[in-house]
Amino acid sequence: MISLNRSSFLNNPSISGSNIPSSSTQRRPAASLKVVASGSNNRSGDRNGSVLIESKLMESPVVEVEPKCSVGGGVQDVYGEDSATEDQNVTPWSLSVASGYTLLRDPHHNKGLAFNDKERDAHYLRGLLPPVVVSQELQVKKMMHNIRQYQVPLQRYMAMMDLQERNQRLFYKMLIDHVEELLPVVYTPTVGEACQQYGSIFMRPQGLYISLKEKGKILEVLRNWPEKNIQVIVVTDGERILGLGDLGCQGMGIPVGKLSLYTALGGVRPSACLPVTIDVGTNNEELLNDEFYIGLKQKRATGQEYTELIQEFMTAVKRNYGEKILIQFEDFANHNAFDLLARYGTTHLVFNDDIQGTASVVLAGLIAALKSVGGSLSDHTFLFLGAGEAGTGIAELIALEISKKTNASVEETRKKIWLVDSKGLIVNSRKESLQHFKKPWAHEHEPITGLVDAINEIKPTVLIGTSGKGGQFTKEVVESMAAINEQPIILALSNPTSQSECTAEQAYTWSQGRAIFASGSPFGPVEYEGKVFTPGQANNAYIFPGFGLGLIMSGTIRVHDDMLLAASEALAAQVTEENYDKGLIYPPFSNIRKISAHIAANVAAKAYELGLATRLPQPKDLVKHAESCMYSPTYRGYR
Ligand SMILES: NC(=O)C1=CN([C@@H]2O[C@H](COP(=O)(O)OP(=O)(O)OC[C@H]3O[C@@H](n4cnc5c(N)ncnc54)[C@H](OP(=O)(O)O)[C@@H]3O)[C@@H](O)[C@H]2O)C=CC1
Ligand SMILES: CC(=O)C(=O)O
Ligand SMILES: [Mg+2]
Repeated sequence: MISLNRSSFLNNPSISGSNIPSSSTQRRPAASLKVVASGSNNRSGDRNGSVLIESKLMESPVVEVEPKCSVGGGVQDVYGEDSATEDQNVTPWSLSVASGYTLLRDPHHNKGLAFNDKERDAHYLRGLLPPVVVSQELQVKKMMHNIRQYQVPLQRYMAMMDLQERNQRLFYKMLIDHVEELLPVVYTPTVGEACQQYGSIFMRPQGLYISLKEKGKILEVLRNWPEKNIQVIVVTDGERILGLGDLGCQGMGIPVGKLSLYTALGGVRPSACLPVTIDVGTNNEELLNDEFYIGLKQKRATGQEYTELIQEFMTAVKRNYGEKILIQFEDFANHNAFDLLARYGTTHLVFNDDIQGTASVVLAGLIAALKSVGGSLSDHTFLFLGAGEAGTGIAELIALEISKKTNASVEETRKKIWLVDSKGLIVNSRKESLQHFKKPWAHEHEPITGLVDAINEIKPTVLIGTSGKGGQFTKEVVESMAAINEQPIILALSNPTSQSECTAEQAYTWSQGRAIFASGSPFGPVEYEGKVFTPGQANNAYIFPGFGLGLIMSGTIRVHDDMLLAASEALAAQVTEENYDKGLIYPPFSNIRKISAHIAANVAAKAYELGLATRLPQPKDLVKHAESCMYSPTYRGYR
């Protein structure tokens, strides 16, 4: 069997065989020449791109190519490179003697040593693998052993990315089976470091890059992606990557990481996920001066140029994938994020993870925390450090929830929520100069600049850090919270770990073990005066995978705030007595698939109730339906 691998045919419009170079005329058995191609030549809708082209070749009994002249040593080679003169371009053929070789290099189908003997015979793998046949479970065990040998987190990240590129099912099986251990590797905090180092660690491109160079051609670019049935896109423009600022094109690590969670945590199949980075330049001088930087070396495009590129992208996405494609905006800077959400919220199925996903996860944690601290949400007073996407997004959802529960207007319920930005407490006297998303939070009060002063004045029961600046919850801050609350709720949401407003140890120690604490990036258990405290992780990763699954499985066409509330309720309901006893306000990630199914079911139920779901009839048991929709990474047997 002869197999020409997929790279061979990229950009080669003549695929019928007449253009295939060879050193000699070749006769082949009609059923044995397999050509695998992808990219712009294949519009068949087949995922691996082979079927259409293969069948075309099958129609032609013989592939005949005349040898031409040879250059560079006179060796006639099957790839045709030597038969071209030096000034002629060559097609990057890759020819191998067994289809099995291609199979082993196809991450979607590769099973490595888990191919059984029958499959090895049927798929021309004999001799390409050592003789042992192992189970997927043993492969997971071995890979976990290997990963644990790396002491440096970035090496673990690279090993996982390498696995994802080699054997997708094994990657997801590992991630699902060892989610608590591997989440910090493929996601925060390590993904932050990976983005910072992306230029140096970059080996193979992941995801789709759409830069200003692609203006006018975005639809074509989308069609270059080998998968056709995309259901969810996570897109960033790299301007606010975690709390690390503008990382430009290197932000690609974020959509890639988020989408691997869509699959592992939410069960959306990997081939339906498309990571996208929009590259409009970067204002990060270090990157602009870095010879290894992979993005456009220019200052960020703004204004009309930026808006037009995004508009073209949004139009192309809907045209290519239809009305029900979910577009998740991720890590845009706030001066674009709110506008994009408002602009496309009525025309597309869009969701901003930083504004909406974070709001939903925090509200869930607060609802759960009420079990320990007592009272209802409306009895509490909230103070935020950071008034951007995450801060105002959370604040708005809390206000909405209280409004729904108390029948008070949102304008009224906002009054117990206070925000501090880099200039101090947001108060009426600053209103004129505030960005639009901060204005609703400008309450009547004297200006206050220091956080401790704000705490002593406002007397919050809940303190939430969304500043993107590490170490802002100082000893004095935590002690002030502990002085006015028996059980202060302290959430340090900023990512990655280096940007966390305080550590778990600091929160527990400085509050003498009384704080209810959770953080955006994970911290290990802390022992304080003989008691072990397990901090929870308040991260939107709890929400977006299940939320997205709920939208997809119900064919929902628009996101509604009530769906965010539904997701919060579902998540809060998953916190058990055992979790509460440990001081947790979130269930452990080890149960995340079950949690995601409940979130998906609640979100879908709300979508049906609001008339926004299009998959009819509504399944009777939405939780079971969600579970049955989930992708399983277990290997499939091959005929
Ligand atoms: N745990 C989770 O699930 C999530 C965590 N995050 C994290 O939250 C952080 C913020 O994200 P996001 O809201 O999108 O970012 P934004 O840039 O939109 O907002 C940051 C806010 O913090 C304020 N700020 C910055 N420095 C200080 C300071 N020293 N004191 C007081 N306020 C300050 C800014 O003030 P000003 O407006 O004056 O500049 C701004 O209001 C990031 O680290 C991100 O990783 C985000 C989403 C989800
Ligand atoms: C978690 C997340 O989305 C962020 O830190 O931006
Ligand atoms: Mg984010």
